[in-house]
Amino acid sequence: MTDTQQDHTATQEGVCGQHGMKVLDLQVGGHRYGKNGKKTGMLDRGDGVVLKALQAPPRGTRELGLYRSVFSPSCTDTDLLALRRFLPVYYGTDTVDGATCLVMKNLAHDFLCPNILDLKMGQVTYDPEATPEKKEHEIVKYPPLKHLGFQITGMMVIDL
Ligand SMILES: Nc1ncnc2c1ncn2[C@@H]1O[C@H](COP(=O)(O)OP(=O)(O)OP(=O)(O)O)[C@@H](O)[C@H]1O
Ligand SMILES: O=P(O)(O)O[C@@H]1[C@H](O)[C@H](O)[C@@H](OP(=O)(O)O)[C@H](OP(=O)(O)O)[C@H]1O
Repeated sequence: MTDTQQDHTATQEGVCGQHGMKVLDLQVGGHRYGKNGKKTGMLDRGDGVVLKALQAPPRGTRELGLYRSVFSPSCTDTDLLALRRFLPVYYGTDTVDGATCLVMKNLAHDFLCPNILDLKMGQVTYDPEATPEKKEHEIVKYPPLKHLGFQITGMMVIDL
């Protein structure tokens, strides 16, 4: 996969022409593709691969930069190499409906009943350059974060 692939289309109903792209249904948190008309969030290619439509800069570009660095064949940074096994395998980028997407392994694909946790690590959940409104929005959402250092944003447990 390269960084310049053909343009696919997807809708919230799950249409994507010949590629069968759908909005990821097993998503427990984060940006939902198509919500409020926005093209950010997770798409399911249906073959064990998901696409994450990037957020606007700087957040999306920063995330893309991290995946590119960690999975670069020429990466020699020991910290990044150590991180590699904790991230979904990154295959490159693709374009869906004009939005740049990370292409990566669907971590739930090999499981019949996956239990999924979405956890934010750290004492703040906003960027240094976030607006005062964004900072306030995030702080009031879960004040104990400042002391706990983590926040559960969503989870799914299947009780068999
Ligand atoms: N590689 C993956 N395989 C399977 N599911 C995934 C994968 N990446 C993300 N998800 C699902 O999508 C959700 C959102 O992912 P993620 O937290 O990366 O998105 P986000 O929109 O950046 O969220 P936030 O803005 O809260 O950080 C996760 O909670 C998980 O359910
Ligand atoms: O769960 P909610 O209440 O919908 O709140 C959203 C959630 O906290 C997302 O994680 C966050 O994205 P980031 O983690 O990328 O900041 C998003 O910020 P945004 O609206 O600024 O994108 C919030 O709106």
